[in-house]
Amino acid sequence: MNKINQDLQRERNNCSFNVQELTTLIDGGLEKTKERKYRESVFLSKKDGIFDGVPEEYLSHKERYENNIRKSVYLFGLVRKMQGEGKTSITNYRDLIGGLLGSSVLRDGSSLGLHYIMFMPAILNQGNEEQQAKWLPRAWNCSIVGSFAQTELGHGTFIRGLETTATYDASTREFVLHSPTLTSYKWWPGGLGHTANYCIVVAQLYTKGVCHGIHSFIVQVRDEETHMPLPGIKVGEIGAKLGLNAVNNGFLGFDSVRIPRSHMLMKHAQVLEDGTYVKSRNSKLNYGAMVFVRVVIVFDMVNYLSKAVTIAVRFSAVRRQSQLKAGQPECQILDYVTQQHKLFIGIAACHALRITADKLWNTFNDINDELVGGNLERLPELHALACCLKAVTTADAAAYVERCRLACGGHGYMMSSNLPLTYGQVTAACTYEGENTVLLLQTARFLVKTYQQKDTKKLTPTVAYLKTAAANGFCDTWSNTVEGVINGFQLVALRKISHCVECMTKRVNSGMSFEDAWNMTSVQLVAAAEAHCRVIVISTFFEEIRELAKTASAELKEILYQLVDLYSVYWALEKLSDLLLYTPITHKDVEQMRLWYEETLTKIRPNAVGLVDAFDIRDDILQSTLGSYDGRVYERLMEEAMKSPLNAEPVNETFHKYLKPFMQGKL
Ligand SMILES: CCCCCCCCCCCCCC(=O)SCCNC(=O)CCNC(=O)[C@H](O)C(C)(C)COP(=O)(O)OP(=O)(O)OC[C@H]1O[C@@H](n2cnc3c(N)ncnc32)[C@H](O)[C@@H]1OP(=O)(O)O
Ligand SMILES: Cc1cc2nc3c(=O)[nH]c(=O)nc-3n(C[C@H](O)[C@H](O)[C@H](O)COP(=O)(O)OP(=O)(O)OC[C@H]3O[C@@H](n4cnc5c(N)ncnc54)[C@H](O)[C@@H]3O)c2cc1C
Repeated sequence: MNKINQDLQRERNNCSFNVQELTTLIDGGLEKTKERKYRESVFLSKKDGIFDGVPEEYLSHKERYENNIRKSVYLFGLVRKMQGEGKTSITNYRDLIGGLLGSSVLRDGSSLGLHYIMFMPAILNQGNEEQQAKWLPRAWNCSIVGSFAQTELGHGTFIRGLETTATYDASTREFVLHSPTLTSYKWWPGGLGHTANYCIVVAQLYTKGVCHGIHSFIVQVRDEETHMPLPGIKVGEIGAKLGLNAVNNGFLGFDSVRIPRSHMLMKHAQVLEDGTYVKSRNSKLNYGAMVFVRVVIVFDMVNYLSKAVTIAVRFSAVRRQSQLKAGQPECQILDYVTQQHKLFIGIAACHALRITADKLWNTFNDINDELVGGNLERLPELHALACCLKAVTTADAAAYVERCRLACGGHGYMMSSNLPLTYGQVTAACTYEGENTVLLLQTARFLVKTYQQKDTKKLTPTVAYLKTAAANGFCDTWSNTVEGVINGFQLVALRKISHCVECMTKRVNSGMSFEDAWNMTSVQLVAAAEAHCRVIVISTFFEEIRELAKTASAELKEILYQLVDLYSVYWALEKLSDLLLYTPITHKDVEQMRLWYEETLTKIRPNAVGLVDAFDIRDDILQSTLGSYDGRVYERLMEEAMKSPLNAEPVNETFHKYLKPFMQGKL
């Protein structure tokens, strides 16, 4: 074990609470901590298998893919072994695939990820029993590898506009898949380029000359033995991207490719042998896999963010720069309140978002059970909730990760800090699985409908506040407390929604179509959906911490409440203009709120390192020169620099070839 940096050690000595107690709370109990550590030890035991001598960033695009396949096969081989031993519950599985592998070990993603995250969930969600029995065992043990091909060159968001066709031919009992235009080529599916041999294809279903909208089909794209593309299939990789460069996102076109009738996923809608179409109970049931992934993404973002704040906080404790007071030694940059402002919200957000994600996960499972039983009543609520939480979590995580990077100054710009790659992973999530603005507009649609029905219908739990906040006397004086902030945000969300409805009504009454009125009002609608989401996150965080605090030690309880305070007051200050517009907050309240914020930062400061230590992220998962447990920042930066292939020789050949002749005026 390396010697621990003295500043870091002092921070740890001064921490006021038991770090292990918080780790256990984060994991959800001692048993869970043990399970996590067991998973990590299994996956990280054979280091030679997954860590590189030369850092991945020095490899070519092709080498990077090949290296990732090598590592993925090793890691997913371990997953398969665990499945065999029955050591993977659905939650374990989520933490394993998304958390440990997705956001931790495989820093640049994996081209096998989609197989687990979308291919199998889509079959589970949309395949009937027979289809599940046929495909899932092969998929589980990876004897086939799948992708999820929905997005096309021309359409990602508007899936009703997809152009790929699947036309039923009753004479052969087959579907004919075809890409009629360039824009109908599938574009983006993870692992589709050179890894997957099967994929779920989303296409417009035609039978008996009628289009029935988009449906999902299992399509073999490559030969199982030779891996060559099958006849009529044009498949390849889409090229280099901002991040996730190992994911092997692909393109795919069909030239009248025939697949058996049984390859249409038929849990919800069916095509009978004679071509008769049997409708689903609700066409949106086909979108179930997307809802599942949106929920998983929220957890994933918390993992990325926990890594980023761990790196930036430890670095800020080690880094000394400038003097706070003349004549004194240079101070730890963590002592600057501006630095605390950059970083502590990220720590608080990890807790707030993880707790909200847990709740969303439970809601997803409850509502899914109801769906299986034929009750579709809460599907719109689940969709609205998953949309806004996915959008707000990914956007916040991307902003906080970038703040962490900036908070590390120049060193944060180094690939070896792992902050650039982390940002690349997180910002992608703002777009994939539903572009964030579009998702917030989906939530807004639900909120507007709910608002219009609030006096005639019983409201579901997540929107019940739209009624209570509308009552006379609600929040008629401001209170600088967490409850006060929650009430304030409820009022903001309610008033924003009601204002949107008023604006749209006026516009429609003055002759505008509803669609144009919606579009004209959409900036406000997005803001209303975000405000609703803030209500959900802050109130869930507060309520759950109140519960958790009941069994926590006094020291931990104190720090948990500080985090809730910080999260609430930070967001209240961020959204001050809304509060000033829609609540009775006064100038004086705002001044006091600023003091409250600054005092909370000061209270958290001595425990900052303890708080990130409690995330308990191993060095070999952090993979950062700046964030390791021992704080050997400068030594590691130098050690990593020495791994640059350019440093393998003292003089590069280009000196003699180009530079010298150029310097001597000969070129
Ligand atoms: C090791 C590796 C680990 C990897 C870790 C993880 C990495 C993850 C990797 C991930 C890689 C990324 C992988 C990928 O990226 S896969 C591709 C993902 N693509 C998308 O997410 C596309 C986004 N677009 C859509 O979802 C839909 O088209 C939207 C929603 C925009 C509109 O749709 P549409 O135009 O059809 O509908 P409408 O607007 O007419 O609305 C009609 C009604 O339907 C309701 N409605 C709509 N949707 C749903 C729903 N879902 N459940 C229940 N209800 C729903 C809606 O509220 C409305 O209700 P009402 O108002 O009429 O009552
Ligand atoms: C890293 C990555 C991995 C991906 N993996 C997969 C995969 O495995 N499988 C797959 O099928 N797809 C995948 N995708 C595709 C992804 O799901 C789409 O990119 C995403 O749904 C957004 O669609 P789009 O690209 O068409 O954006 P667009 O919809 O064209 O968005 C462009 C702009 O238009 C705006 N806009 C569009 N529609 C509206 C509207 N109705 N109202 C207001 N504004 C609107 C958006 O807000 C945005 O600002 C992946 C994408 C990325 C980046």
